[in-house]
Amino acid sequence: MADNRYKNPPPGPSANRPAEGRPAAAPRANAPRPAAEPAPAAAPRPPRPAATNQPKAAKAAAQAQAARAPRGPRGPIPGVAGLKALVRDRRFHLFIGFGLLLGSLYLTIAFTSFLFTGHADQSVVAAMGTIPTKEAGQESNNWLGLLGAWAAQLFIYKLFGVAAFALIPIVFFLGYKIVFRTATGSVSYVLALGLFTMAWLSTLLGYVVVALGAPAPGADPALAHRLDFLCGGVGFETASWLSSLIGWGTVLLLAFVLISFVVFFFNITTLPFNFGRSAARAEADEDAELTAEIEAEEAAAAAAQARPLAPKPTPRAPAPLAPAFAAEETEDEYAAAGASAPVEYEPAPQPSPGPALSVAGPLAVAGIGAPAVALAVAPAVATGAAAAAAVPLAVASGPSFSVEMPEPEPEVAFVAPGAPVVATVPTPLSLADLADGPPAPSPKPQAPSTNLEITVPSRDDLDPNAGAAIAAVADEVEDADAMPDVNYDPTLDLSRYQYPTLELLTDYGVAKAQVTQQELEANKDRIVETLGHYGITIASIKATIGPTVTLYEIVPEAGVRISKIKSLEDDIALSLAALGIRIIAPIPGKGTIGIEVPNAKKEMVSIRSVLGSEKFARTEMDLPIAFGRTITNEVFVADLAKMPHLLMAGATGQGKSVGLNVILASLLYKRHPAQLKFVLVDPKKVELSIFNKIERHYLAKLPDTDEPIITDTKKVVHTLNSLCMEMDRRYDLLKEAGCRNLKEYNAKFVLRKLNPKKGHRYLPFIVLVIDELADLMMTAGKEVETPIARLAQLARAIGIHLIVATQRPSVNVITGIIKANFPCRISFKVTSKIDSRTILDTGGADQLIGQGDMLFSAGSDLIRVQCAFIDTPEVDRVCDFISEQQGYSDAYLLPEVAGAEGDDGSGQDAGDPAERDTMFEEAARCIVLHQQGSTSLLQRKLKLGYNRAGRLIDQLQHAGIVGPFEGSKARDVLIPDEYQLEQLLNSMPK
Ligand SMILES: Nc1ncnc2c1ncn2[C@@H]1O[C@H](COP(=O)(O)OP(=O)(O)OP(=O)(O)O)[C@@H](O)[C@H]1O
Repeated sequence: MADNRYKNPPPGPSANRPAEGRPAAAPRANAPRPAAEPAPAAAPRPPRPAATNQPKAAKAAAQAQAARAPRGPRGPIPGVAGLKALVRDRRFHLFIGFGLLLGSLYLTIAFTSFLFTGHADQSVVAAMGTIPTKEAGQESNNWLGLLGAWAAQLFIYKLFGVAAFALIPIVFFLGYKIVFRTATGSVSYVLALGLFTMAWLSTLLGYVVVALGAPAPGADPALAHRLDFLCGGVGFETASWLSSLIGWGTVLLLAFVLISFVVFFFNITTLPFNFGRSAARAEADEDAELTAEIEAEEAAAAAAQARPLAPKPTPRAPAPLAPAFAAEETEDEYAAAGASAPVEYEPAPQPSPGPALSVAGPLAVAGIGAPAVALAVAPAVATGAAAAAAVPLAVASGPSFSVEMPEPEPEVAFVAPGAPVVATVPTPLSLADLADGPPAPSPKPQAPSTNLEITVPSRDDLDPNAGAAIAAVADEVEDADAMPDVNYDPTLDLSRYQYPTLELLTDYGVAKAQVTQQELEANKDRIVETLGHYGITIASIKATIGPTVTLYEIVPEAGVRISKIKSLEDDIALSLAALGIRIIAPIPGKGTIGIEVPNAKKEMVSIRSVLGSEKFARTEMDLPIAFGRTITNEVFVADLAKMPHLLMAGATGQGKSVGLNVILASLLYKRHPAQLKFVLVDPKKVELSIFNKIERHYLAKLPDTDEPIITDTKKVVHTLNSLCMEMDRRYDLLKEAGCRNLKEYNAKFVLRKLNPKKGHRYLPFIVLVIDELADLMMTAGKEVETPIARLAQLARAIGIHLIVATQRPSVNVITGIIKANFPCRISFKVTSKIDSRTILDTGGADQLIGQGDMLFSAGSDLIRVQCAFIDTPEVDRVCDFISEQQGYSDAYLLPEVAGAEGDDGSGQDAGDPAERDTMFEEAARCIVLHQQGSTSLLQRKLKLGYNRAGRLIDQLQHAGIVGPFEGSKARDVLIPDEYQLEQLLNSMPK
């Protein structure tokens, strides 16, 4: 019977097979990990000295010194210590490593030989121990003698069958890794793959053998018997058991096990095929997947909150637009037209997120190749606080070392003596990896972990007794809230986000010069003639053709007064029979006089041509806006972050709304949703509603509001106040981080030098767009003017930028205080010179010809630009493209302001006892105790979210515990001590 093949061996050469199924105790294979002996279970952390004001490094040095003091001269350490020294000895590693390499060769030969000689050697192996070894050896047929026969029989015949060949690469890999200290390949991965292969394959083959010998028609027990070496004892017994249990279901089970292993081991989440999935079904599946992903991300975020030292996933480069030049012909045509060549966008490749890292904490590596010491810090306690006990676990001797680690995987730091910790490298770290020496440094060296810097004074500290130094490192780690040095990537939440492509924009063909030679000549003659009438003679004249106007640059003869030419503006316009003549006398920096004459046939500047320009694609600006083309046909790009706010005016129908869409589109093409948020205010209700779709990607709104685009005046007031709060909080954060502006702050946050536990977060730019200020000023007056002015004054450094448009640039709309804070202004055509002066402080905007013809003023410069044209369907397509991708679960939420939910705007809620936060009293005590009225203090101390802490501060203000908002300063605390606070709290209505 096949079932009891191993219990009752058939007579014949194989009759000497051991009577029982398996040998009692198979000798253990060579231990591949020399350092994997049981770790000292709970090596106590050396007592820490009482906290002092000493700097950390000095503390570390002192502790190290203290640790060194009692030690005597170095000498052989008896017993366990001696054994440990041996285990850490590189020579011992080489000994083991080469042993394993040769062992793998030995097994290869022995196993191969077994395929030919195994049957004959069975009796010899069985007789081992009963007959003299020499005699048995002479009998053995294996190419590697009696030992070869025994090893092959053990692994192939008794254990795994031919699947035992999978053992060879494992042994080889371990040997290779130990000898060459290679960082490639994880031991646990190779072990898992090898062991699975052996178990699974032997079971499968076992099933084949069982099936061949089964009592069924056509079954051949003799054949089964001849093939039984294929599956080995393990495979045979397992398959026999399964076969009796589930019959041929064994095959299905094995297939299922294989699929499961492949899915988990190779982390497969998508299938290469998609059989007949309907589009609706596919969409539903994707939705489900996205939901699951979002949930997983949220869970991960929650976990990260609970355990701040946990490493972040692999860094990913930010995904800027990668330009790829369009076909050469197009480039040439552009060159001919004097324009910049267009570039095609390819969304930058979005690497798929790597497998989750398994290391339990920060790992710092230094001194690779130099004498190094391994410092192990036990895992952070469950609360997530880094109250880790430092465990002196290892000593380095020479450039190599091994360490013994307690389970679970500890947080590890490697430092070189005399050198600071230079980097942290999160690596899936296993005991076996550590046994192979320090992990290789990260291929991309990350920013030095300055918070972790510590100097180990000398080699003496490389002793197990150097616990003090290790404790100091642990302190550093804890105090600095050191994090793994993978940079934070704000875009990781939407890592698959694709930037909109140029294909979404209409291609109006390549720009062509519309002005004919005759037109140029005729205009030139008329200019010369007109000036001649007034006795002005010209030395030379030159024309530059722009998209809307042509600039004639005149060099007058010596002695002609410039003011005279300027005063002839209207006369020249009359003689040229053209509207929109503008005289620039002189052209700044050129010493010539410019006369801009509108072209008879105007050229439309498509948004596609400007966003596709090389200048825009390559710009390094923070918030680049490609407005259009200048008079010299150059693409005009300006940085909103530098402006830092923009005032736009223009009579109705002159191109303001198109201009706003161009601004928004430019930013959408350049910034990731994680980096930029818009607050859109649209009193006209229809102009910006098209951007509703990108709510979950790019819009910011007040909590508990449905519509992200604000159309209601009261909501506008709340939103502006909320932005002021956001500004206040950002200033608090910047102050705490010691940064002067948003860029520095975010850079620090990305380098993980700021602790999210202390309220720090990545701060996206916020761009507030108000489409019609006149309307708001009429209905809300000061209520909007004050916060706009405050934001304009202060928000520059913290990344809040304002774009305010109005069609009535009168002084009661653009008041002095607003104007003073908007140095950057744009004017489309306005109806009067006065309006032009109001907006630009000079005339000229009244001379524009409309349809996107605009003047851009930044301080003293005035640049004439033909604004690019973007049509509503184009904006629609761009928004659709964005909204169809995975977004955040909600819009970016601005801080809640008192009275924002109720529409009265009176702020009554803050004082309503029923509405008072349950943590009100606790927050009040915290503020009074620390005498610091800041939101971030509450966030940190009470572990509150951003919005809740803000709400609490408002309630505290209402209760008279803290003073009013004071810009970048923390609020005053009005209650001097806890006693008075308790009295106040008792007297408050409950
Ligand atoms: N840059 C441009 N290039 C070509 N045509 C333009 C451009 N900008 C605007 N136009 C034309 O002018 C028309 C009006 O533009 P737009 O709607 O932007 O004006 P507006 O100033 O916002 O007017 P309103 O204040 O009444 O909303 C557009 O429909 C378009 O035909």
